[in-house]
Amino acid sequence: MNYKYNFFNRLKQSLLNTRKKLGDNITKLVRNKKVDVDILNNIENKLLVADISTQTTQKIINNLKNYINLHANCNNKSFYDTLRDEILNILISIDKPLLIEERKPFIILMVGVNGVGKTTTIGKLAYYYHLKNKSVMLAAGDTCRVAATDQLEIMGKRSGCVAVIKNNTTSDPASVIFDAVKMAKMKLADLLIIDTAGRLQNKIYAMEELKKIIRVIKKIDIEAPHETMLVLDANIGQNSISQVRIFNDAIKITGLIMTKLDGSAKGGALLSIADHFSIPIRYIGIGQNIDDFQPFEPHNFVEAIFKK
Ligand SMILES: Nc1nc2c(ncn2[C@@H]2O[C@H](COP(=O)(O)OP(=O)(O)OP(=O)(O)O)[C@@H](O)[C@H]2O)c(=O)[nH]1
Repeated sequence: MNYKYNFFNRLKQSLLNTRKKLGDNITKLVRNKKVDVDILNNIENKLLVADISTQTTQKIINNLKNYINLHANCNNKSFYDTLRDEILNILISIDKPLLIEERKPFIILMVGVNGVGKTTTIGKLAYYYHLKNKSVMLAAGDTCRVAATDQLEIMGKRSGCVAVIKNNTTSDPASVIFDAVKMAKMKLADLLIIDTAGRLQNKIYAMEELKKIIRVIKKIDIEAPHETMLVLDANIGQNSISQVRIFNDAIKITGLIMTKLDGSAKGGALLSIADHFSIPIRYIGIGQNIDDFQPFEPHNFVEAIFKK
């Protein structure tokens, strides 16, 4: 079996709706229309309709305008390649894979609002590193939702984790997390992934709680968390920009995961996030199964959406 081929084909299949809304519309337009200033208005509309922010759309259009000015009579193919490269370059700027070997235990604090797929993603992430022979521990830091700990335990079992640290006698997440960090250090785990509650509706309180959690982690390891990872749901499209801003302003996000790209037609929002923030997009979620998860790879992403 050709692993690389399968990997890409799964990605392509998952991005089908984004491809239809963003890639195919633009490809059709650029292949069939004369390259002139007029085509730029059409491209601009297609980008905006595909949930790409005004700022990012404007940046792409301005660069294409410069290209047309410098290359009068350019053909459709070279113009299309330029457009594709513009998009690719935005994504390459945030292409920084996560290296967990740098610390032991490497501590990832997972944050995000309710329902984005945080717990499922923790399971996927744990399984991904389990397959790489890493010992992974989880911390049940979402003490708000009664079922959250149970859900995390199920995920822990499914993903081959060595332990899920919980404490049913306290509702203080910082206390559970403090114990988990101590335990992960003692057991020499390679990776500790910490779940947290996501209640953006109670924004100030939620952010203060996350700040407290970080302070408590730092009592044990001043450099931790080594990654503060925000999970985003592709279905909310451009609204994820405000989620990134709120979390990043409060606790400085160091990595992003976009889930539910399968089925969503709003995968183009990832481009806006890459353009607005220079925060690496580490992984993407492309389904409900534990292995529906891939490191984010700009070349594959663009190739899955835009025909060559
Ligand atoms: N299609 C699809 N569904 C996903 C993906 N990731 C998560 N889900 C689904 O999204 C739903 C919510 O996932 P959870 O992991 O419970 O979300 P959560 O963010 O932990 O929710 P809270 O614990 O309430 O904060 C579940 O039905 C998951 O199966 C994905 O990449 N694709």
